[in-house]
Amino acid sequence: MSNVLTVNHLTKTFVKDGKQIIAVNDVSFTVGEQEILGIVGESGSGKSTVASILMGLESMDSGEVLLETMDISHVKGRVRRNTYSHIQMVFQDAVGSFDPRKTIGQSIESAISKLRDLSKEERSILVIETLRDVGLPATYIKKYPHELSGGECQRAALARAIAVNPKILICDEATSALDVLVQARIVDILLHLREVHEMSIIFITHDLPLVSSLTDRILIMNDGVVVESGPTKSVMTNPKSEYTTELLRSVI
Ligand SMILES: Nc1ncnc2c1ncn2[C@@H]1O[C@H](COP(=O)(O)OP(=O)(O)OP(=O)(O)O)[C@@H](O)[C@H]1O
Repeated sequence: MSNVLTVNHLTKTFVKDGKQIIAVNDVSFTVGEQEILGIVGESGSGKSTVASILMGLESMDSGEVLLETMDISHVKGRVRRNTYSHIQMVFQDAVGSFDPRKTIGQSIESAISKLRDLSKEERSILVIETLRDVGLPATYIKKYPHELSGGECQRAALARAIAVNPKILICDEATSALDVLVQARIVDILLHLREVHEMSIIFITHDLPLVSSLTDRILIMNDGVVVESGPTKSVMTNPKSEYTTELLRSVI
């Protein structure tokens, strides 16, 4: 399996109230084709900072990010924006990620028109297809974000992300605000999307039981450092680090 993403020795420091915080400390990992990687850790462990760097929303102090073989560590401007057709992200606050003045259909269409060279008709068809892929009926193109439930809105955000046909989808606490049944539905949708769109997924969460049902491999982070990584089953059943053992004990 070749790697879609390679992250080498990523480090990021912030200064907060005059104090230095090493949010991400020498983090390395890879994501293979159609692989689902879970990044797990408590609040403040550096998960979202890793995601922000991958999306180009934060700069890194040092390290390297390769998208397949392309080094995107320091690209900016138009070249960086072009990478959005390869890496997409969905956040916890799905409603807030939509423009409230646009319908769901308009928002998805606008994401497609920025990143794919398709005719208006092709875009319209794609909007309906992607909504169907996430289990929403075509009638939702006319709805506004506030008219959707939290779970439906997260599905619409997934539709918008996959409509640009990314190689990698980053889900940052994307299911954290949803109840358990809706979370399970989103997990099913992600597994379906991985197959249909041949995507790799980075699933960021503090919810250890949830990753076990979804991911192939996990990375456990604590205080900016990767304390353990490996196939999900072996990390869950035979953790090597004391921190992972504690984390597992806390959810039993
Ligand atoms: N823009 C920023 N300025 C200053 N400090 C920051 C900034 N962003 C993150 N941090 C700090 O970096 C550390 C890692 O934060 P990060 O948000 O990456 O953790 P996280 O694991 O994603 O947490 P959560 O699950 O709560 O989102 C924290 O101590 C946080 O306060």
